[in-house]
Amino acid sequence: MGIEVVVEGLTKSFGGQNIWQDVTLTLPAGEVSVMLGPSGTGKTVFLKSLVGLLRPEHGRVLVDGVDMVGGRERDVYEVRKLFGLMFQDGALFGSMSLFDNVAFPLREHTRRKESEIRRIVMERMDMVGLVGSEGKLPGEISGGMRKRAGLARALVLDPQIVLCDEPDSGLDPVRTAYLSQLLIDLNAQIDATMLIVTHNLDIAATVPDNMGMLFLRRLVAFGPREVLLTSEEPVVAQFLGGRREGPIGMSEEKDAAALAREQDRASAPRPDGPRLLAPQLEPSPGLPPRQGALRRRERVLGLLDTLPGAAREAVLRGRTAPVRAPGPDPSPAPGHPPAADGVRP
Ligand SMILES: Nc1ncnc2c1ncn2[C@@H]1O[C@H](COP(=O)(O)OP(=O)(O)OP(=O)(O)O)[C@@H](O)[C@H]1O
Repeated sequence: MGIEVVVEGLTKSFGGQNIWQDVTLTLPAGEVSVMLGPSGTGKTVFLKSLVGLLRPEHGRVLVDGVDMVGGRERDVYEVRKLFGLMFQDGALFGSMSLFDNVAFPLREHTRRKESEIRRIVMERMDMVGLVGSEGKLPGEISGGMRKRAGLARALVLDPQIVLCDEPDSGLDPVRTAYLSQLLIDLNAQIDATMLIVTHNLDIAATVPDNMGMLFLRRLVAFGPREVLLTSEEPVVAQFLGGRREGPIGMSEEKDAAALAREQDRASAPRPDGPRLLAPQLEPSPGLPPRQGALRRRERVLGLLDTLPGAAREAVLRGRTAPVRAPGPDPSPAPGHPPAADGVRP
């Protein structure tokens, strides 16, 4: 089972530039979380801080009893092996075959025999649907295949925590829909704690158990998906609605005059009406139920009294109207509609 990641009061700056401050959240064990935020708000910096590749100046990141910020280098190095990292471009070595790319962490960090390495690599290639392409070079395959190869490589060391940085960047909507399903399927199979950084609203609406958002140097929100998806917080609602109206401007924050002009127009009816929750994806047929989703159900029911009214209703309703924002159907499994809450009965 994945392990939880506890972030407490994290603050990171580069020189005089503060990226974010006092970020506190917990990634629950084995659950899938998404971090949203406009470009440049420090999402990648956050991922790198979790794994100890960047060291924030304040706060702690506790993983398996080790503080990835202030812990001893040796301990941080050991705990880093619990992580699987998938970077935006797949970060593959261009001169190596997909097989060698995926095998790389095993050859680098373990003393396994080649026969064993082959078995593990082919298993992971199978999980991401790349069997048959293992001899190809990264330059010979599509962007979507490179992403999946990057994901296979992130999985070879049996990670308990998987961090994915914009796994959808550069993918068309159909490939993104397949990727969403793949992320849920992987979670069902390996029960790892997952954090996905994305701008993609379909992924945000259908994949995670929990969502967070960074904006203007702070964590605006983090919690169960129902909380953010029903949030009236202007920044969250604007971002999830994909609208120009709201506090987020082209270069991060709108000036006061622009906001005031918008508020004058605010009496006009909103084009998108009330927001309803899209159903969360469930694992493809034949896969086990997600243990993280089962644990989450208990956890969120325990939190019910602390949730805002709309989120509480959404949790209790469980099955909300299957209304989605315009876009492709994210479920690639024909004839197999997803459960509303991602949890099998
Ligand atoms: N090593 C570094 N040294 C100095 N500044 C950095 C470094 N890494 C990131 N930054 C700065 O931190 C800020 C946040 O960058 P980051 O890549 O985390 O944003 P992001 O939210 O992931 O953006 P996007 O959604 O566009 O990928 C940027 O202003 C960037 O220039």
